[in-house]
Amino acid sequence: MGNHNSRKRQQKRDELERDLNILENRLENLSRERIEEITGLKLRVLLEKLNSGELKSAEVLQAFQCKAVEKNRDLNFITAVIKEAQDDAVACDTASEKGPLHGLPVTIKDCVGLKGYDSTCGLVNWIGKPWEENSVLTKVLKKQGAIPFIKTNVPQTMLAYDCSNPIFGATKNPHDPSRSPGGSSGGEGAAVGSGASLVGIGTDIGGSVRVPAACCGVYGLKPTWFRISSAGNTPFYSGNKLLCTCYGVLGQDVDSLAIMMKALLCPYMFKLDPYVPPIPFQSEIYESTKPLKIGFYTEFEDFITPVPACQRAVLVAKAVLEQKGHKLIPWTPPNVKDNLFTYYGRNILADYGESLAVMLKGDVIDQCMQVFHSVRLPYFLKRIISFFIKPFDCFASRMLLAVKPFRSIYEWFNFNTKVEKWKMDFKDNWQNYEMDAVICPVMTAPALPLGYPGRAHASMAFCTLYNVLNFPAGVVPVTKVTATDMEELKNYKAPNTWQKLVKKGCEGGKGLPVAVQCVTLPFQEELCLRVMKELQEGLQYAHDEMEEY
Ligand SMILES: CCCCCCCC/C=C\CCCCCCCC(=O)NCC(=O)O
Repeated sequence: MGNHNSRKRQQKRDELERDLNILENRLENLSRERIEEITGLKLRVLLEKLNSGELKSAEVLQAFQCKAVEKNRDLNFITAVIKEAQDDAVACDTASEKGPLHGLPVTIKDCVGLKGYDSTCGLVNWIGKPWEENSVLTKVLKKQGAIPFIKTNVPQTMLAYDCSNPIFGATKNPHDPSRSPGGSSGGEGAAVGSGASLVGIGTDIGGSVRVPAACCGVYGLKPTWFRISSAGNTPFYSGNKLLCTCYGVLGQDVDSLAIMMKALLCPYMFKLDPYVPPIPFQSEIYESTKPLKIGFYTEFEDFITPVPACQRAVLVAKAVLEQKGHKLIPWTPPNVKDNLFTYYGRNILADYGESLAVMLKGDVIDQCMQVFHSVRLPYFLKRIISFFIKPFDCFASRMLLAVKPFRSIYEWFNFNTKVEKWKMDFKDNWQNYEMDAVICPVMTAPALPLGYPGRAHASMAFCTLYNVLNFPAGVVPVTKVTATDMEELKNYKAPNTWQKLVKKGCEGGKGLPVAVQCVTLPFQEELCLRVMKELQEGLQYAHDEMEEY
């Protein structure tokens, strides 16, 4: 089995190496200036130029391919070169009909179903099983004129916040290659964050769009479940109907996310997947100017506290939004400490990790899957370990018990009922404050060193909350870690193992991007994007100043 696995891995790596070399040899005649000129355009401007014919799709594609090949050498985010992109671009240049994404090169996460290509999700077991048909999302992207040109890397099984696997290795962060780009859409984060792509498709069941967006200093949107179709893609935990993965977008600005959402939410998608609510993009909400009431918080009190830079980012965002004329109020999300461990941990691994075990059977297990070993321990053993570690690390003791097996479907039904009640109580509390949106941290820390995120799950609790609740949430890069943040980090209290790890991981992090999360009620993606857009606009000056770091 071992030899067979390493042969398959090597073959897959050789195949990618060969495709990258072929691509590189074909791309010789575009000048450096031309590549930078094209790839440096804002997505909206690029689309205008493609639409007017000022730029040809074939040349635009070449520019992004060049940049991707070049950046990939250091960052390792490509899992497949999409060969037909070239023909698609040429076809685009002669097409009589032009879609809203006419000629736009896009990157897609490894799990997106693309005819003729594997979605290995970092599993050796899944090598050599090419998709027989394009997924709904791929079909819609193509129909709207987009040109998927590379597939991007993920952590093994995608149930992790790092981005490494035994087939393609580790993807690195474009701001500091010794750090993780975050996961699981880490390949997308690195591609968009390095300028190799203007926009890409990711997925998120526990932060997988938002964590990489924040780590890589780009924008990201995790919509409400099934606002974008997931049909025909890798059936990622699709058996769990209480916590679902969402297809979302990462991009270099908020406008790019809005353009993508508008293009995807079209009658063609609603026809191919009638289970998607047929709600087109509400431009009037995205463009509205009515002053809003926005809640904010910088931590989960007595539970999870971000490092100073991440708390400061929320306060920077608050000040910017106030300047824009909005009313900001402090708000405490209700009953998080009591419920999040169970309602997320027990929920995401409701099968006690059996799906993971099946996926990983006989496979080489990556270091980012460390948590997998502890979640599958017999529960009585977990209770004993939890009891003994409690005096030293109360948090770890509780976390160990978060994933608990269901003894019957009856018990699982009751659990679902409790989660549904919590969701409605949470929503009631939000509405009692008459809030339109909320801003809060994305994680407890900026990008951590490679290998760390697999041991710091609690760091992502600010994201996972909105997966359980199924609220849309976006990420806006707001600031960078300053010398003062680093000084204040010395006073950051780290009473447990994972916080100690996070504190250590922050060392040497001056200049890393720090983002905030913007959240709205379900199916209010347009309002979420509006808040994100205003934040981005208000921060423009601050971003210019940041160039100094
Ligand atoms: C305070 C809350 C912490 C609860 C911790 C529970 C125990 C953790 C057990 C398992 C880890 C699950 C990791 C989930 C990573 C999800 C990343 C993601 O969104 N992937 C899905 C996707 O790509 O669609």
